[in-house]
Amino acid sequence: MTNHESNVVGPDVMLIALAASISNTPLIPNAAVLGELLLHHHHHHHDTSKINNLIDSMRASSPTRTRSSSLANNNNNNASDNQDTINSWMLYHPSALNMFDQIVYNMKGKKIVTFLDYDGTLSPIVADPDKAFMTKKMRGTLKDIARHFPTAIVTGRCRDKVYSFVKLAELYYAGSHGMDIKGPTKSRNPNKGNDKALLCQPASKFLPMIEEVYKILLEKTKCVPGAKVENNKFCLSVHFRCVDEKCWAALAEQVRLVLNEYPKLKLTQGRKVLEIRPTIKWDKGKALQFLLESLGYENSNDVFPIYIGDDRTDEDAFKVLRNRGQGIGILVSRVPKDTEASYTLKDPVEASSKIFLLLLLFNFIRKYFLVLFI
Ligand SMILES: O=P(O)(O)OC[C@H]1O[C@H](O[C@H]2O[C@H](CO)[C@@H](O)[C@H](O)[C@H]2O)[C@H](O)[C@@H](O)[C@@H]1O
Repeated sequence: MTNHESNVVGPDVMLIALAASISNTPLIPNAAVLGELLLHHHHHHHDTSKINNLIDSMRASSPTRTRSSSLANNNNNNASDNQDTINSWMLYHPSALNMFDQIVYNMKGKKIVTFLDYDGTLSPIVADPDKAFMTKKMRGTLKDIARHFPTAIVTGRCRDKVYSFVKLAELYYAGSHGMDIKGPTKSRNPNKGNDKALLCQPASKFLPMIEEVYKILLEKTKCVPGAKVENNKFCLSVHFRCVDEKCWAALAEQVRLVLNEYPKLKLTQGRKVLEIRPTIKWDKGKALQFLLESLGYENSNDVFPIYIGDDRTDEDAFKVLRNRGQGIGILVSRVPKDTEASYTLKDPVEASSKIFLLLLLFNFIRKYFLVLFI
């Protein structure tokens, strides 16, 4: 609890005690009623501080705001401070493209497995979540990659929805922030078996609750122009990209109030989106671990997982790779962010397709010039 919160709680507690001590006095409400009123007052304060924290976090997680405000400033000092910050961040998280030699060196002799987030990584961020299409070029590159390495899409989206964008049956899909994992429905390699039977849904008992909250949120957010609630099956997204900043507080309040009634659900945040999910200990990192185990790499030193993502939720996966001391995490971002990823890429689509091409080249060299690598 923060000092701020404890300041709020203190006086309320004292007043409740006072109410109890005067309960026998006529002409004033009894202690139970007074206590109830004060508790309501306390909850209201508590809610207000929770909502304020949420609004602050919605503002802070808006990189375009940071960029545009620093540009609007048009102040040379600020611009050079900004550049210094970017440079020192890049020192710790260099571009994956510039570090390609080192990455290839570390991959030497290992089995590559690729994990890719969808929005902001394979497709550019757009205003309408239903129109976040992937380019044909990206689909072609993904297809090539999947031919050579096991490849998984790990996303906050509903698994079926992301499949309708990617349309490649030879991939693994981990939807709902990894809470809905399914193996390929088409073999990557006709000579090998596949993981058709693979299915993992650790949050299935939350399905009715998520459905219920989805309906409530649809209703409650109607009054906020531009707000959009997306049903991602085992989790929900409340989008505020198209909501005027003046209405963010109203939206945050609606969402917070609904969630107060559902303590088994938690609220996290992505890019201009509030994400509601079950409080189970499962995330994109757990999904990555599960998939590596399913592929037989549980205790293997032979594997080199590559995870590319742009969002806060991808940090759980970057952390797993760091802890395993295996493979690499690549963050797609143009602005400095706190990250566990080792490398960065600036551009969602083009840069990632470049790194894929380099991977393919690496695979080609490994196949035909094996001597150089082993
Ligand atoms: O894990 P991800 O694949 O990155 O999914 C996270 C959220 O992605 C989608 O929202 C984001 O992309 C939208 C389309 O570009 C954009 O309009 C929105 O502002 C972004 O937050 C998806 O719609 C959400 O459900 C996911 O939670």
